[in-house]
Amino acid sequence: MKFVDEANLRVEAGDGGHGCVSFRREKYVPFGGPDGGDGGDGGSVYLVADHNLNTLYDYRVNRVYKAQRGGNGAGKDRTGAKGESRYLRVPIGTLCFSRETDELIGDLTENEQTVRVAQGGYHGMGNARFKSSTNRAPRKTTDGTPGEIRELRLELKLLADVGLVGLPNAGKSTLLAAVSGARPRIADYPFTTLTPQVGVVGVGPLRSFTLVDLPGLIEGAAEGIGLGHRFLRHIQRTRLLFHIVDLLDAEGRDVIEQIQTIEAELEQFSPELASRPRWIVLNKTELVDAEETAELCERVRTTLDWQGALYAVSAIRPDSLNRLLGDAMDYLESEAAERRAASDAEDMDSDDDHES
Ligand SMILES: Nc1nc2c(ncn2[C@@H]2O[C@H](COP(=O)(O)OP(=O)(O)OP(=O)(O)O)[C@@H](O)[C@H]2O)c(=O)[nH]1
Repeated sequence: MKFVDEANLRVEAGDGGHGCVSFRREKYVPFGGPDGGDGGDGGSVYLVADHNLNTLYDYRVNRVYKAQRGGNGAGKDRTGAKGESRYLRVPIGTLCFSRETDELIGDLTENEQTVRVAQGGYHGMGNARFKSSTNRAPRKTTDGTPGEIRELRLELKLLADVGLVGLPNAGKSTLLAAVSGARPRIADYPFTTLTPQVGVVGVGPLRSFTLVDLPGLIEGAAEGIGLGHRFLRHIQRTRLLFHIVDLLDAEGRDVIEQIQTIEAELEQFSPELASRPRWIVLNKTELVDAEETAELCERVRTTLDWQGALYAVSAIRPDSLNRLLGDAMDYLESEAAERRAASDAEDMDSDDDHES
């Protein structure tokens, strides 16, 4: 199905059902009391995150989603039926905004997380409710309130632990396919990846992380040239980037020049993204001898003053990827532990504030 990462839609919750005017009619009881029942509540509209989805395509096709109205009350104290709510399933990583105010209504980051986006109307009351010692035959009822109607914008920002960036043809799809169950299209011409792909990388028993591959970035991508810029948002929520570099670029670009191109694109798109932890991964090492690879690594370190992590791999030789993946897993686990410790410390600080 087509990858769609933005959609506008309208959601309409159901109105509440009205209260009913009715009086008891029984044989031999001339003045039966009021027995008009309440209406039912209107159904609400919810978004539900679903890990089996990866596109907002459906919301481009269908743009209006309504929940059911509550039933009206009836005689003999019968309450109207509740309107059925509507549950709209969206991929994990979907953000929901109001189109009227731009307010963020929900950020669905976990499977089955549910956010109400339009509240159903409240039921009206039947005349049986208004009986009192002074008025034994009230004709008063109330109407149900209208269901909420909202114009929404959905934006999908895929959630993955690690993002792959690099020039077209660097070998990102090959790497993703080699380490995960994802089956991206691979070919030796640029831009075979047209949409982001997410794969799960298993590192030993019970340890795994997710990896997202974007279409290749080219110079000017951050300004809207080529395809890459449209997809940069999908690495905004990753925790670590692998910058994949082709050792033997088909266009004859030097490794340093290739790295600088991507670094400049990231910086221009978002300084925040450019400051994200980033590991340089030189790919296709089996095409050159070990000495040449070592020399290239040295040049990256000295020419670019690169202090960060640097790997040399061959995406078509899975064994060569083990160290990279193991290190990434360790990094993600310790970063998560640090984050937990920091947020625990913050919680304790705020508890102290309460006590003082
Ligand atoms: N020899 C060799 N070829 C590789 C290696 N990794 C990828 N390739 C080849 O390089 C070409 C491009 O690989 P892809 O994985 O499609 O590159 P990509 O970075 O995903 O490219 P885009 O989809 O354009 O972003 C393909 O012909 C791959 O077979 C490698 O480690 N060694």
